[in-house]
Amino acid sequence: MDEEFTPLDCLLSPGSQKICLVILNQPLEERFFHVLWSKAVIRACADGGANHLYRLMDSQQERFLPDYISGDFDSITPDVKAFYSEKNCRLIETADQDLTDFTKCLDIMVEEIKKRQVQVDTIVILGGLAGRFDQIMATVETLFHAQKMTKLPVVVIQGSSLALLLQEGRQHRLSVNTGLEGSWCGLVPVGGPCVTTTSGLKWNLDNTVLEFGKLVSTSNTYEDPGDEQERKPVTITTDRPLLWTPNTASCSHGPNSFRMQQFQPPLKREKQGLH
Ligand SMILES: Cc1ncc(C[n+]2csc(CCOP(=O)(O)OP(=O)(O)O)c2C)c(N)n1
Ligand SMILES: O=c1ccn([C@@H]2O[C@H](COP(=O)(O)O)[C@@H](O)[C@H]2O)c(=O)[nH]1
Repeated sequence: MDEEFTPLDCLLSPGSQKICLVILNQPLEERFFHVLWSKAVIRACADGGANHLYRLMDSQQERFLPDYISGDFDSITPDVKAFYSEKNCRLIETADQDLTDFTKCLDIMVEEIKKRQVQVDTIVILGGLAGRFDQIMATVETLFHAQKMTKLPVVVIQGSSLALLLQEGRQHRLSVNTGLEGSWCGLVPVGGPCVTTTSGLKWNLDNTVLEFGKLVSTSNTYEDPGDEQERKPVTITTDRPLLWTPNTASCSHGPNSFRMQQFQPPLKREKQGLH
């Protein structure tokens, strides 16, 4: 049995994983941003991702400078590009039009991790799971490239969705009791049929073939969906890469809920009298 991995640990403050962060060209939400940014040892934007970082930071852009911005630069606006260039952020032009800016940005990130010899547990991607459907599919395709680039897990997060491509040929043991997991999860055989065995789910699989047009495990849930802190790990064995997609709990408990306080940046917390 392989080591246990907690996909949502990256969203915990402090959590136990060391992460690197890539921001894609999708609306950035404050909800998870500050926890991820403050933990990340290397931070990058793929092209128009820089526009979203700039916009979210409002008047505090100087405090949130990415290590590099890469892409074909058809989306970053001239003023945003000029701002980060003046602040000495590296701008790396990757003109290749056969690979997405995400794939190229991830490739640079993997090289950067090696070059700096930093210890990293997870590469976290913000964006990529909403907006244009061709881009969503491209996000999933990048996860296949990622498996050739690095052994590190690449976790994509946007809104209440998360995507992690599980490698073939080993048993995965996923911890799902951070309290941030929502109720739902799915196993999607994105690259072709997957012979799959699971435990810890309501609808488990026993050497079952998952395949488009045959059976795909969506709207699945955990064995004991009620008690989120007590959930047993989910184990998954697959003979081909298989997409694990749990949803994250929404923050629908109001602005003063424990969860919302955890994710608010310090300034907002102070304004609200929260400590
Ligand atoms: C068969 C094929 N189809 C489509 C393309 C075009 N293409 C694939 S990846 C890519 C770059 C996309 O860049 P990205 O910045 O990630 O997305 P954008 O928002 O610019 O569409 C392009 C143009 C191609 N090179 N080959
Ligand atoms: O609708 C979209 C558009 C883009 N992305 C992701 O962001 C990067 C960078 O995009 P640019 O348009 O080049 O700025 C792109 O490679 C996609 O991964 C997206 O997810 N959805």
